[in-house]
Amino acid sequence: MPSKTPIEVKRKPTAFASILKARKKRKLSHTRATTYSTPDSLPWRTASRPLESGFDGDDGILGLEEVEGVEVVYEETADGGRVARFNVFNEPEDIDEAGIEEDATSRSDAKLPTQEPTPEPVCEERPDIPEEIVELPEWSNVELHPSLLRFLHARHFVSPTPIQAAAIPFAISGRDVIGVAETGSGKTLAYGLPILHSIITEKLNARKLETSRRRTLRALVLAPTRELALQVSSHLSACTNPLCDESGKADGPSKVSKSPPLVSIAAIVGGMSAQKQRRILDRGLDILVATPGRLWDIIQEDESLAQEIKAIKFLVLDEADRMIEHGHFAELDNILRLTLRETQEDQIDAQFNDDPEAAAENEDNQHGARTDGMQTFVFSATLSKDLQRNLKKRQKHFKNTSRRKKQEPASTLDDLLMRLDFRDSNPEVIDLSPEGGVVSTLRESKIECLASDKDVYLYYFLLRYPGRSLVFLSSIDGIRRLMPLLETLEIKALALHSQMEQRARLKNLDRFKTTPNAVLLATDIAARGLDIPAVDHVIHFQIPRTADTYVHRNGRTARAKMEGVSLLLCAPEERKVVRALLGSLNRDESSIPELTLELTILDKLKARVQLAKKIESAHHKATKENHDRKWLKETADAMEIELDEDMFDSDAEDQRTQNSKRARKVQHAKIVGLKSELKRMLAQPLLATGVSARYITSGSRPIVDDLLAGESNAALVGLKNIAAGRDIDTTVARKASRKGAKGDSKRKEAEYEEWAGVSVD
Ligand SMILES: Nc1ncnc2c1ncn2[C@@H]1O[C@H](COP(=O)(O)OP(=O)(O)OP(=O)(O)O)[C@@H](O)[C@H]1O
Repeated sequence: MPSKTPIEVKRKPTAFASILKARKKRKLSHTRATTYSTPDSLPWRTASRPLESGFDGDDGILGLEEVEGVEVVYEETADGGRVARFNVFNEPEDIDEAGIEEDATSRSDAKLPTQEPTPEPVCEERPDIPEEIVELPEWSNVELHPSLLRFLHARHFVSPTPIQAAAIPFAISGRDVIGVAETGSGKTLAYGLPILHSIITEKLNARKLETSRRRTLRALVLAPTRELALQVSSHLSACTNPLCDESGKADGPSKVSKSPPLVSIAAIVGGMSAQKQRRILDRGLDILVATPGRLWDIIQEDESLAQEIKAIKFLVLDEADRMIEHGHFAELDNILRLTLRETQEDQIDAQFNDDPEAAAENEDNQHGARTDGMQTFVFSATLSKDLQRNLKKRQKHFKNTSRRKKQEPASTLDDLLMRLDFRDSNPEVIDLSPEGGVVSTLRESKIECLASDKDVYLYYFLLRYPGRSLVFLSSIDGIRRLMPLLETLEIKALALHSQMEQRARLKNLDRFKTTPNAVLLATDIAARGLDIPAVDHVIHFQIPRTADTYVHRNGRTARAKMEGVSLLLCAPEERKVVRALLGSLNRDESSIPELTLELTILDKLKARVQLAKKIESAHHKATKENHDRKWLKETADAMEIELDEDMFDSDAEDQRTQNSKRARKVQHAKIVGLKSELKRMLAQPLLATGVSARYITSGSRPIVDDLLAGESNAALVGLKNIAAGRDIDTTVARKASRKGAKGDSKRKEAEYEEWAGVSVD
């Protein structure tokens, strides 16, 4: 258990000070307090916080909690030690009587261990529920609660995106929806708005009847990665507080409502305190966004959560196709089993089991009708057509609950989704995915190069096209190699991969979002769903393993109709895979045009990269030797192993130490020399062909005009600062059919022989 004391708690100091003042005034005695022996048993409750995602400014904290009116008393123990006891003054009416203005956050819906939970606030008390109806004519076909319309208005979402326009009416009318639409097309709100609409409407209508004081879980959203789950949670939270932007920041001072949210949403993900997450769950939520692994861990120890999930009204699988990768399959399967229910439809099905024709007829009659309360939404940018067709015509045997429950665990995505307990006999399948998986505002490009040259081309691209660049690698080792290399070349890059601590992951993501021209080196944990504003470039440094990953990686740029560029660095040995993955998108290699390169500059960059690599390998060697030496010593000490005789011979030991010191000095001097050489090199301007180093007005490429107009590239003299998209010659790209691919691949085979590469041995 963490050694948490009230002093460490992030809370409003004024509230505590007020309570102390009130306590003094009323002379409350300690006998009116409840005593707790551990900090964890204190009545923690959610604090009004600027942020729920942990992306921004809160160091990755999932949610802030506070505790009020706590006095720490130290008691002497028999053995002369001290233990802390916590006295909690739990008589809010006393404080009210004392004339202290009640902090709205203190009227939390927290389930206090010693108190009956307090009722949820009614809407009249809430300043963030709009009274005026905003005008959003483009949304008029979609029935949404005014508070949600106000959010859309505040965010300037003047019209629904196509998937929202298509999916929301079905979802609001109670249908199950399978939504497939391009990356960055607003799928989160396509399922989020109907859920929020339903919860808000239900709460406001039923508030007088509401007797239960603890929130009941209404919706469960499952997402494949922690970052995505946190993002979805903060995106949905922002909808219920239109005065906040998505990062949770207020749009002006003191505009954030201090009252508890009408809809309480939280993310439960791995890598963060499970204890804290359990506390959040204990208090009760309306919407739970979770990754399957952590959620299943908690469910196993928490039967009441399992029961709550059995009774949810909405189940969402966001990026379902990714969730089965990375070993989450079993957990997902287990969680989904909790949502299987004996429905009226099942009962009717069971009656028709012996008569398939009658069963089919019954199904037709039930078109679109739900027979119990849960709606299921499955959304992704990539769900195969086959799967969509199968989902629509699920086989009969999947629909019988008793048999489903006995089934072996699912083994494929199709299998898993086929088991989903759509209550709707005919879920609405909406497929708006673009042909070939390419978003209209995305410009794809490629560079065919030797694997050993990829560093140089990446370096070239980053210098040539400043902007926010997300570089995808398939391996963490690749990131670990590339990070210091880029740093040596004075390009500051950030990393994101699964072996990093969650806090560091969120921090880097946040820095990437807020720093102009930032470079993020990421594995495919960043490929899905992440909505990072204004990513200009996606670079596939290592090729994606599947077509879906290619589509989702590309989807981190060109979102919400913004422009974006993707670059595929393809080595000869990777072409087969690229061909196959494009083939599965019904495209061929020639559909991705080549990026036009400034070859003269490339040669100069090659020299820099080589030198940086030398420095890195010298560094690596020195660090490794150091590490090995330390390790040997520490291990021997720890294991109480007696090392070789001459290890104890002090003369020999001295000699060895002298030698290795000398070797280290030599190595260090070498590194210093190489570094200063690189520094000189980096200081030299990189001139494009035709640029005169002496006279900016002469040469075959005078650069004065560009300089005056502020249009020249800062790193590459003589080149304009243009968007990468302008160097992609789309006229040579053909969206060729598979037929055309054959002739084209022959041509490419011939070209293959000519690839000289740029590497220098
Ligand atoms: N109606 C709208 N008008 C304008 N922007 C919108 C609208 N709805 C959502 N957005 C914005 O579009 C961006 C992309 O939305 P979202 O992350 O939901 O996309 P997605 O389809 O889920 O993408 P992916 O497939 O990559 O997960 C977000 O920044 C979101 O705020």
